Amino acid sequence: MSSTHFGFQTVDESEKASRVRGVFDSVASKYDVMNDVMSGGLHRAWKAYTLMVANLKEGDKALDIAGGTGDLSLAFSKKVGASGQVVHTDINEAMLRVGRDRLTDKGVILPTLVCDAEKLPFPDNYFDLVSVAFGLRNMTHKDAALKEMNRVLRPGGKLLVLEFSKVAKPLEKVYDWYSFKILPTMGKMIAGDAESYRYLAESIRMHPGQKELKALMQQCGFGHVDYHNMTGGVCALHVGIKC
Ligand SMILES: C[S@@+](CC[C@H](N)C(=O)[O-])C[C@H]1O[C@@H](n2cnc3c(N)ncnc32)[C@H](O)[C@@H]1O
Repeated sequence: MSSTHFGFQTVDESEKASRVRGVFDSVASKYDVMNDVMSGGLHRAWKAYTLMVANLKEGDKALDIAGGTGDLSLAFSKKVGASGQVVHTDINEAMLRVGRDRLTDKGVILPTLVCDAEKLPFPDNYFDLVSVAFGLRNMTHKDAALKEMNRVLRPGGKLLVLEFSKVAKPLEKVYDWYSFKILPTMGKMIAGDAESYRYLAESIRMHPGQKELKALMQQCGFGHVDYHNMTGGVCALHVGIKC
């Protein structure tokens, strides 16, 4: 049996998805408020930049993978208009339900689908844009998921991977202190769950850095890959074009 990592722990591959599900079942109802508090609202700027790079037009078809509470789906839907299509997906029902309710409250109704990024239920060459924001890190087989994202994109289509990444050297100490001391405390106070936010900090350290992720995307079939660091590398946006 193969093993993988769940944060700093080594677990059997078959266990990881259910451990990740436990994290997002636990934090779903407080996910949005925690995002604002722990990033000081910065996640909104990272997503706004992602939307700008997406450069969606009326009539485009976009797939939001690991879409969770729906920030990107909502923003995409405003760009593609009534003639376009945005599909809001996630493996976790609790996260999707919060997202779907939020979007409905804003008068936006999208196809919302529970699905695993490693086995996408969509045809080949279909979407103009695929996004995955803060989701890839949690996937057991990142290569399988990236290959699926490549498959469902049309030739010339764009994959956007927004993810925590490797911070610049001068920020490392303060970032570690914030991640391992402050984040779990905030998680405990606001979401009643320190462990899930400890997992967040650990999973970020285990995720490939900017250059490694770029190489992985190239191995998974993306012809042109580039990345843009944000906030000193706390976060990076990788852009992959399907040949
Ligand atoms: C940190 S949340 C990100 C939510 C949203 N994209 C955002 O940026 O706010 C990560 C999401 O990845 C989802 N996820 C984890 N593994 C997945 C998989 N294999 N396929 C699809 N979604 C997955 C989780 O259920 C969770 O909702």
